[in-house]
Amino acid sequence: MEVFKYAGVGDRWRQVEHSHTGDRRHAGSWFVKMALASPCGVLSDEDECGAVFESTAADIGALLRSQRFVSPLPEISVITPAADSQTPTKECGQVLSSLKSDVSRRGSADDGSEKLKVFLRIRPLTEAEKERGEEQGCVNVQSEDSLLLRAPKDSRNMKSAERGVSQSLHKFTFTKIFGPQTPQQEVYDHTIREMVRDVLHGENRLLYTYGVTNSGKTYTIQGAGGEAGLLPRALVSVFLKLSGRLYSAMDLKPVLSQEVRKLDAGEVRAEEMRRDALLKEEESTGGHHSRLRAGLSWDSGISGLSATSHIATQLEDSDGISLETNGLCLSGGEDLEEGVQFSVWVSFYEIYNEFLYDLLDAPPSLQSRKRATLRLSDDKHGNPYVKDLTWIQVQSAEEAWKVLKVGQRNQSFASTHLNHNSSRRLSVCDLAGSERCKTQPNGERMKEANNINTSLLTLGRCISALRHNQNNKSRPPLVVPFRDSKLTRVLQSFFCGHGRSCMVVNINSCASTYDETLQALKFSAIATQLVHGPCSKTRVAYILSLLREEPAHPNDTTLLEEDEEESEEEGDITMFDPEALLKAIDVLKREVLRQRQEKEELEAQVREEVCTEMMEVINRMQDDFSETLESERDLMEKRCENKINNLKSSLKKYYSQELEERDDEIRELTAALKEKEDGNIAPAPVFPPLSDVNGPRRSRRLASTHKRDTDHESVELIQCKAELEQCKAELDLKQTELRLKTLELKRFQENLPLTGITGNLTTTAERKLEEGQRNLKQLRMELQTLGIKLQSGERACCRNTDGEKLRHALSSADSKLAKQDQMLVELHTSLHLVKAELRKKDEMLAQYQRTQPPQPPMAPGSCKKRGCGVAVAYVENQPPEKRAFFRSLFPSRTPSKTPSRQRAEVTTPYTRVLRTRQPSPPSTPIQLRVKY
Ligand SMILES: Nc1ncnc2c1ncn2[C@@H]1O[C@H](COP(=O)(O)OP(=O)(O)OP(=O)(O)O)[C@@H](O)[C@H]1O
Repeated sequence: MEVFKYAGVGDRWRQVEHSHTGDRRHAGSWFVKMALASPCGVLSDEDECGAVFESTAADIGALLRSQRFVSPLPEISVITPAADSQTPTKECGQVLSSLKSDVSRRGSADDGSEKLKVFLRIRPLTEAEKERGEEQGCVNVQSEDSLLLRAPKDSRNMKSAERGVSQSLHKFTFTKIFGPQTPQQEVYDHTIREMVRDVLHGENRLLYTYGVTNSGKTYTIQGAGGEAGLLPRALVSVFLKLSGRLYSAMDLKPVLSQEVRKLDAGEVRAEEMRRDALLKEEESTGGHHSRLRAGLSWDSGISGLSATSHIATQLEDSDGISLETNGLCLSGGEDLEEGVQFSVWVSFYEIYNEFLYDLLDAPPSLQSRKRATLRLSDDKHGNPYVKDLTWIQVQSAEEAWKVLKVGQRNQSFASTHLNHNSSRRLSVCDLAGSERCKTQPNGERMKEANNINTSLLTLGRCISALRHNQNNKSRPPLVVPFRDSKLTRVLQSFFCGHGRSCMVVNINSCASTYDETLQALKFSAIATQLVHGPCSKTRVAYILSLLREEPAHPNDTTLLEEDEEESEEEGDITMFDPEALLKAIDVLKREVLRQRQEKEELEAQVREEVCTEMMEVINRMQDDFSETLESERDLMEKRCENKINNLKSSLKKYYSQELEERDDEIRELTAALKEKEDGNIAPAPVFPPLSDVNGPRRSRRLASTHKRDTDHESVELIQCKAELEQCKAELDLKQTELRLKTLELKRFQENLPLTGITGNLTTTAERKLEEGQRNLKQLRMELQTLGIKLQSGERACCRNTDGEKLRHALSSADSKLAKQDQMLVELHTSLHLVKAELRKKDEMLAQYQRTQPPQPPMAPGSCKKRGCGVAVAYVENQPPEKRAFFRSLFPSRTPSKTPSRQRAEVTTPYTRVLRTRQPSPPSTPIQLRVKY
């Protein structure tokens, strides 16, 4: 049996208060645990199956949710707006009736799991509280399991309800509600009585109280004013039940979480000394107040006497707790396992500011030595236990109570472990009241209050997480934050299938603490939704179940038959002979293999499912990605097209504007130039007025800039014009010269036969051609120079002169020159051919002259005729275009000349050529400023 007190601020505060009034009482959190041990010292089959008191309440939250009332926390305890605003009573009645039916329906699940029991106890108001006007009807019991809270007018809840943030009416449903006048015995009967029985049958049970400070938690657990609470009643009940079954030796001690160790003689002696010292201490200090009064008989466990139906045992202590044992007799020990004895050990510890203190190992002087703290450890199964905790074996309820009193005197509260061979446990936890931090007078109290609230909050979070995991089994489970506080770690095993728990919610009906009470009830409403997990089977029970499930192995038949009589809970491993155990081992091995195979298959299946799902996800992602890519591409294309179009239109606009401007400029400049030329005066150029907003921008700009250079540019323009004229004249001259030369060449060709001396003629013609070529070359160079000058002149004139026209003229002159050049080359080639022909003819002539007798000299006419014939023949031998070429070379002016004159000229062709080679007029350097 284990009892601990979760110390709170309220305890200390009330201790001070009570010391003034002389009514010193304790409040806080108690945790009682029981363990049973068999005398053989071997673990029984139930050593892993603890006994826990669990609180269970009606599932109001789930019910409200099922009726689609609101969500999260409010849905648990807050009445819906509709119910609140319209006809509260009627609505509430409907809610209640549905809640009731649901509660009764859901009290125990089909799968054997049981809902957490949550009881509510309302303490009566004191006279002082009534005088203060605390009774405002805010707590209304509507039936034995439903409660209606009405927010008093000064409460925060009412204020927020007035703002429309929350509701002012709240309805809760519990497993059972104990009103202010409910006696302790009735509370005991409905709460812990069954639990004590379960503990003695090998279960773990936990009972804990929860509520605001000064709500009656300690009163419920411990009792006061002669009314024994649940704990002393449970103690008496246990010992009544175990009468005649107590194991008097002290050599079996609880260790770790649920184990039992056999002590040697020395250790037993030490344990005895410790217990004697504690009991002596209790007797020397307050023991005279704590006495046991037995009417007929009281089975202390030592005498081995059984309790009878006439027991009238009374336990009184300094708090005036008086315990009538009449209603505590469970039913005798017949239903307990035959031949099993029980050893009861108690321990008592306190959790204070997140530290654990052993209250049965108090320092000699509380003032002189700091109390040692205890550590929480886990056993190999992961169950937490308080390491190095003091355990005291007790043989009676009186001894147990004395031990608890010693612990209480060690300032706070404690826990008592009753150890049995099988380590079944009953735990009673008296939690500290939830505190309002702002009411705490100093820093130390504030720290305590914070720690208490943190622990209770963690408890709430654990319960919430457990509820979530139970309600959402398909989803990944939430981590239950048991390790976030010492309190929840201690309680952990009771929430994890190693037992059951029961919660008693204590409230008072004071209006001043209404808001805190509401919070406590909301918290309890979460707890009501918890379902106990199936109890974990004991090792032996598990083995037995396996053996029963093995019909395929005939060898196990004997074992199965043997076990048929035994229940799982009652199975004891020592009952089997070695042969049966070996068989069991074989069965277990097969079971291990089977489970391993099952798990492997499951893993493979899970992997396959995961792979399929992943592939689906990947495919979906791929499709999505392709779609996105496609749309992105379209978008980009559209954007690019738009950009290009924009660019095009802006370029078009820009260049058209630019062209317009230039045209305007040219027009303006031309007009200005013309004006200058006409007037030969240099007035200011006529630009459009600056004020003319319709005029081109560039013109306005130019007007402003050109105004400054007007005179200078006028001079330049005149010069430029003169130079251009000169260039034109020069070009004409050159062209004339070229024409003359061409003509001379023609004449020369025509006169060739007349010379009679072909060798000299060709040589002369060749020389003349070369000379003509040189002249043309020089002419071209001069023209090029002229063009360059013209270009620079145009540039200098800022494109405002007739440079364009000049350039065109020059380029056409260039092309003409190039054509003439080409013609000369062709002429040169023709001359070479003529020369070759003439040489041939000369040779033939010479040969003919050698063979023929000498003839009289030929008349000039005949000579001319022959020469003409040669010339014609030559022309006829040329390709058709060449004939055209020659026609162009010999212009039609020649026929106008008389043959005699031609002849006269032709007779001196060389001199004519020389005459035409007049030195070309020196090309004076021209300063042109042409701007392109
Ligand atoms: N059902 C009841 N009948 C009569 N008196 C009661 C009852 N419940 C509580 N009281 C009295 O109310 C006072 C406060 O109760 P108690 O000390 O148990 O509160 P608590 O919840 O334990 O406070 P804390 O959280 O501070 O420990 C005590 O004087 C107690 O005797």
